[in-house]
Amino acid sequence: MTAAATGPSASSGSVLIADVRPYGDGASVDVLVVDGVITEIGHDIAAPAGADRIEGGGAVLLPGFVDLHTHLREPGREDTETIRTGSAAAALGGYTAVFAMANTDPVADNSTVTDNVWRAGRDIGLVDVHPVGAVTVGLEGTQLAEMGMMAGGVAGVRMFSDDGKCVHDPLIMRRALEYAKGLGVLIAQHAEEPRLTIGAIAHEGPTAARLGLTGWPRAAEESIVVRDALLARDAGTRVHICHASTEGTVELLRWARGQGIDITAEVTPHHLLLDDSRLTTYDAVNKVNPPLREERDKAALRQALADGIVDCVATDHAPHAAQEKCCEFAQARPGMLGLQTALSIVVETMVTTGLLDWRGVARVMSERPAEIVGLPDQGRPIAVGEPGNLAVVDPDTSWVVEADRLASLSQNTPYESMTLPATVTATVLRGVVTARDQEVTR
Ligand SMILES: NC(=O)N[C@@H](CC(=O)O)C(=O)O
Ligand SMILES: [Zn+2]
Ligand SMILES: [Zn+2]
Repeated sequence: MTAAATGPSASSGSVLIADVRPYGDGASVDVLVVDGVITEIGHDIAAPAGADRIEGGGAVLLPGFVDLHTHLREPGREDTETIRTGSAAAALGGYTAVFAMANTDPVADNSTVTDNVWRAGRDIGLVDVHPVGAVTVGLEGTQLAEMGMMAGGVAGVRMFSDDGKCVHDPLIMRRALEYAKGLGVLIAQHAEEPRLTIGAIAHEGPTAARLGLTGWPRAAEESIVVRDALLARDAGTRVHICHASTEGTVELLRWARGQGIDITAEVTPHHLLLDDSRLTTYDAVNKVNPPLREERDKAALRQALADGIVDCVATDHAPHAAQEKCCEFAQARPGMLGLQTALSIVVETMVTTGLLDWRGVARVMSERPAEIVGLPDQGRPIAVGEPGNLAVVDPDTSWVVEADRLASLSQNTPYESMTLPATVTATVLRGVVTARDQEVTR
């Protein structure tokens, strides 16, 4: 196995996680991780000398979460997030692996950038940071980036995306899919037909019309989803859809799957919880791409996630500086924080509503994302012999979101002052405790 296949961080540790319920099922057990691997699950396990210890208190034990869509802003915008602060937010949110998007400055369109991001993540050691490579040079949509060089580098890049922008030229997208097939890597598409979103800042519908905001139609997303499904079909390869946001996208995914097309999709926590009724304040904290949609889109996305038509949850954690958010709605940057609130939003929208049980949460937050991108050591069963990448979740607590207490350098959370259910009380990466009681350990 390559270094990347076993995760960026070389270090592994030993920890006894006492009194937890794997997947929330049955009675409490103890789980022992030795040198990064689960060696024993049972009752009254004695911790070996030197092992760390976590008191679970009957909490739910899940495989560590995997985020296919994070913006860490380094290199280039270290005033808004760094690999260190973003890694801390990830660990505190229960994540053991994150995929850092390529829309940095400079763009991650070459192996110098992707390898540097990977090394920085490994040295920090709070979460496996997997850089996403750009599909096209400079995210400009005209010339394919050196995907092979990035895949072959120390980072072993396995996912490529121009996220922030759509690979809108169908011929470029077709070639990207063909190259990706040869390399065995994944293309993730930010589905937005740019001719349909010129000047668009809010979901096209009655709310935007009333507020005087230029609308972003559902068709801008859906036309690219269906086009790329057809391109993936013809290339005989897979395409992944970033931040699915409409009822129509759900229908198209269902149709494509029915045709045997290899297409996967993610949904963000904010598209599961929020809708465009939030825009009446004109507070740009609610501005995001794709925009917050309507009640029926939210309902369709929740059902699709429960049914597996939408595969997984991805945060699209998108930090922005105060001056980029506290300004006129049209001028503000799109995007919102997500890493530290994701689990709670999934509990609020999917678990308390009865749409998912804890096994389902493990599936959409950990197992499916790891499978989609082909990470061998994440999203694994909680069983002896498996890697000790784990999240401990207290389902019976609630907490109030306060932006200035989040680990991110930026504060653009739409959930400020909201009371959310469930807390991540500890996160374990290859047996090393990375977060405990809302603090990172390194
Ligand atoms: N989601 C957003 O609104 N913004 C993202 C880019 C993106 O995910 O499209 C960002 O980089 O800020
Ligand atoms: Zn995007
Ligand atoms: Zn994004």
